[in-house]
Amino acid sequence: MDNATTSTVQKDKTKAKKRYLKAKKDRRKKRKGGSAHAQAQTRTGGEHKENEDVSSDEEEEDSQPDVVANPVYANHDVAEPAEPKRPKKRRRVEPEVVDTPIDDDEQEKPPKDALDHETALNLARKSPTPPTALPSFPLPSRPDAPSKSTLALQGLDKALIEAELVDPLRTIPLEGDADAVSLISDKTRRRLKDLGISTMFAVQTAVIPFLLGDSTQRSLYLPYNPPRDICVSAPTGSGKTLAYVVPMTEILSARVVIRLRALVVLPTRDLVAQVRETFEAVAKGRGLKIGTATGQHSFAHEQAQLIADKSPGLYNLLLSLEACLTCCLTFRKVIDEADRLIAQSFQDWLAQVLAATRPSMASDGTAHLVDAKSTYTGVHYPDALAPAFLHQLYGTPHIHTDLDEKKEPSCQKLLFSATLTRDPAKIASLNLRDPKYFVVQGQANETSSKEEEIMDLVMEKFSMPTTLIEHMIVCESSQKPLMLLHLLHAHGVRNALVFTKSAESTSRLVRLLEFFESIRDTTGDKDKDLGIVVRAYSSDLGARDRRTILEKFKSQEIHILVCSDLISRGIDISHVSHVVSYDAPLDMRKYVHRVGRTARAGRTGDAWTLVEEQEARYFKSMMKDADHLGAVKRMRISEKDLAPLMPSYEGALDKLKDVYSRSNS
Ligand SMILES: Nc1ncnc2c1ncn2[C@@H]1O[C@H](COP(=O)(O)OP(=O)(O)OP(=O)(O)O)[C@@H](O)[C@H]1O
Repeated sequence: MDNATTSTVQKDKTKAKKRYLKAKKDRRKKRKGGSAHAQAQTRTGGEHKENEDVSSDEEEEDSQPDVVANPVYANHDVAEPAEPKRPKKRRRVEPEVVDTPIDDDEQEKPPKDALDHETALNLARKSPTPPTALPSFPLPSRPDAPSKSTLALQGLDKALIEAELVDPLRTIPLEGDADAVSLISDKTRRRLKDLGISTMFAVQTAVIPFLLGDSTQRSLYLPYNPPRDICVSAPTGSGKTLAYVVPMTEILSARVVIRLRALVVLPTRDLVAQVRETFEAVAKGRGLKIGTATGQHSFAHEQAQLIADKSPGLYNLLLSLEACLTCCLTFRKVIDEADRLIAQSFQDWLAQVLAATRPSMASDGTAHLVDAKSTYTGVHYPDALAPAFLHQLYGTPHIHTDLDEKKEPSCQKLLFSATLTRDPAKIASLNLRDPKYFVVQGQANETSSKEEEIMDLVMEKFSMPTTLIEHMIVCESSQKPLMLLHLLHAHGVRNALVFTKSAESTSRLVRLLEFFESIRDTTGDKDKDLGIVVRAYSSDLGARDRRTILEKFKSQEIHILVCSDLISRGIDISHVSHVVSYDAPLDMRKYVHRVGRTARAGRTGDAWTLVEEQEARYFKSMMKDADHLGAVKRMRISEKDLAPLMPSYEGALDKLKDVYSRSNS
């Protein structure tokens, strides 16, 4: 830019600036003329403040000559950069002005505060006195954080939260008049007494009155008010079997017509036999017919045995169910060892059984109903709109309503387990109706709340029999047989179950123990109570052999039963004093059921777990997760303890090697 151009621009700038300042001064004069008086009335110092602002405006404008000198602004005679300052000034003078939005063309309008003097005065009088200070906000307060258990309980099934907790030490004498026993008929009470039962155990005191208590629970023929289902969690050996056998016997023996009225589903054949025995003992002389279906005979044979009355539901049931079951006489269904059975998807048995207990629905949404001639017809479900009135209408053709339907009983489900599943999906698969939970659980400590107890169940911290003493022995893998021999001999054990991880290791261990015993016999170093009789009990054996062996063990002809987990659930042999986990269980449920074969019905019992060194960390963490590590004490066995057994043991090992090398060659 040359000098001449520069001076012309500067001149223009100066002119524009002058014009702008003059226009601004005029505006200010006008404003002052209209509002000065009102300002003087409302507050002092406003004028001074305003002056300050103005001067600051001016300073600002001076400090921005480029903007002010911009020809665009100069042509419009408007000082745009100064505009945003206006609301600030007005807020202090007139609240009404402050609230007014500023238009783009405000410069053309007469300013609001340029009202005549009288109006301004009136406005000032009406204006509320401005507050001296803004009201202070309440300080933010933080509510107490919810407790850990409250958080953990969130989202849980309501039925679980409302569970009834039962003290495991509660017992009620059979002769008393408490609800738990007064609802049981004299006949059944006499029978129980004959069986040596004089008190009701904790789980029985809770479940029996619930099932026998009111007519709703007893009757399944109340389609609009069916009984509630129940889920029972109680420790091993706490008497869950009688908790359902007694009420079922009471309810079913009142029925005159014999037909399949209840179904008990169990996971193994041995358990089917055991539960059948309990039913037969309790229901003796009551006319109850008890059938079993264990898949041992042909389907037709088992079907013929079970059914006199051929209802469609039964066909479905037998067709589908190859898992073992005990069927006794309408659909009151008991699932014992519920968690295992639910987890087992064998032949989709659960869906099949559930379907068999409901009227079947055709794919078009019609229900197959039975008409008077016992033929099956696909009829649309009536809408059930006051059907009683339809029949009273004179001359109306017959309309099929739900009054014409065959009255189907509802199905009540009773679930029992020492390790009841908390898996919501699995529980949901059972279609439970308004389930009532009973939890028999030892209190962790006296101060533990109901929430904490429920949490224990939810977190699978299963309750153990209070009479159980637990130990673990950490050792090298190769030393396990020797450790077992030491335990058996040093403690004079005669009634024990020894659990291994497979049928194969069961038979190998039995061989070794047998060789050991025979060598001890011949070397003459046996002490007088020796002569341990050991047998294997695993899936390698046929059903008949297993039954014989079990009988011999019960009669103590066999001292030690080396077994796979086949026998770990439900089997009730009262004299089992020791349970040895020769191979440590890999999950807590398995541990609970194994050790639960001893310390039953209030008796004492010992559980020993041999833990290989490399497994020790896992085993301990499993116990810790179940909040049970403190209950399992460590037992140490020294080399010195083992030394006397060594000669016989080495001889037994040699014999075993011989046998296996011969069978492999
Ligand atoms: N009220 C009672 N009085 C005396 N003994 C009882 C009583 N109730 C049950 N028993 C006995 O207690 C033992 C254990 O009962 P049961 O087999 O029903 O236990 P459980 O809770 O089903 O155990 P598990 O979970 O291991 O199957 C059985 O021998 C049974 O006869």
